[in-house]
Amino acid sequence: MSDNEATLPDCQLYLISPLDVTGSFPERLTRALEAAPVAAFQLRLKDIDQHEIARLAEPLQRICADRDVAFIVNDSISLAKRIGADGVHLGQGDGDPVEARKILGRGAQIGVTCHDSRHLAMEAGEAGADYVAFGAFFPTVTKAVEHQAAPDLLSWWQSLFELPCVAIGGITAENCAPLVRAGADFLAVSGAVWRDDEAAAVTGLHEAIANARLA
Ligand SMILES: Cc1ncc(COP(=O)(O)OP(=O)(O)O)c(N)n1
Ligand SMILES: Cc1ncsc1CCOP(=O)(O)O
Ligand SMILES: [Mg+2]
Repeated sequence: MSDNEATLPDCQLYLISPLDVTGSFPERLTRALEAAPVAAFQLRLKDIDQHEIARLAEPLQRICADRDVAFIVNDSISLAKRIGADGVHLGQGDGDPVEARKILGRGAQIGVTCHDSRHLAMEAGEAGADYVAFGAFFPTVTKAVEHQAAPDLLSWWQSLFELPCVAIGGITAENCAPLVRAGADFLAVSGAVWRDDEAAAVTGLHEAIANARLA
């Protein structure tokens, strides 16, 4: 193990779904999860009613459970509760982490979007979040973003707090090294995985993380 590797936290992959998970998506998810270790998968659908999301979630949740991958629902505490998800990801307008804890229980993974804000992250930590998410680190077409984060935010967080931090926004195998070296516990990735061959992308990200930790 190199000196860098010894001081850096483990850095794991957190996949975010595309907005369309119909058709062959379950097979694509299976390929992605079998290509290299993935810690978590977030179902991120927009403008679809809850019954339909619950229906779409079912096969994906099973694929994740069979592979010990945490299944996280985006935006909705009630949907996470309804389908028995492993957790929920809450943006600043999506609900209160304290309320989420009451409803989902102690074992649930609750994540909170903190943009580029140290204040929001400390507030999320105090509210009992299981991870804080910073971003966007790079340009992205997946979401219209108003906040840009820099790697020193991750190193600052890592130097002060035990709570895991997630980096998100335009992350690829080519650009992830500074985030890994700054101490991201998780890299949350969508476009770079689903825009082409998902298995090759997951393998590439996994290798890039390992190489960054060695450098
Ligand atoms: C891991 C992770 N981090 C940030 C986000 C963004 O959440 P939010 O700000 O609520 O935006 P939407 O994803 O809901 O458009 C996320 N989903 N996951
Ligand atoms: C949901 C979200 N929140 C901040 S950036 C982002 C998009 C992440 O997707 P990608 O990896 O395609 O940039
Ligand atoms: Mg949201």
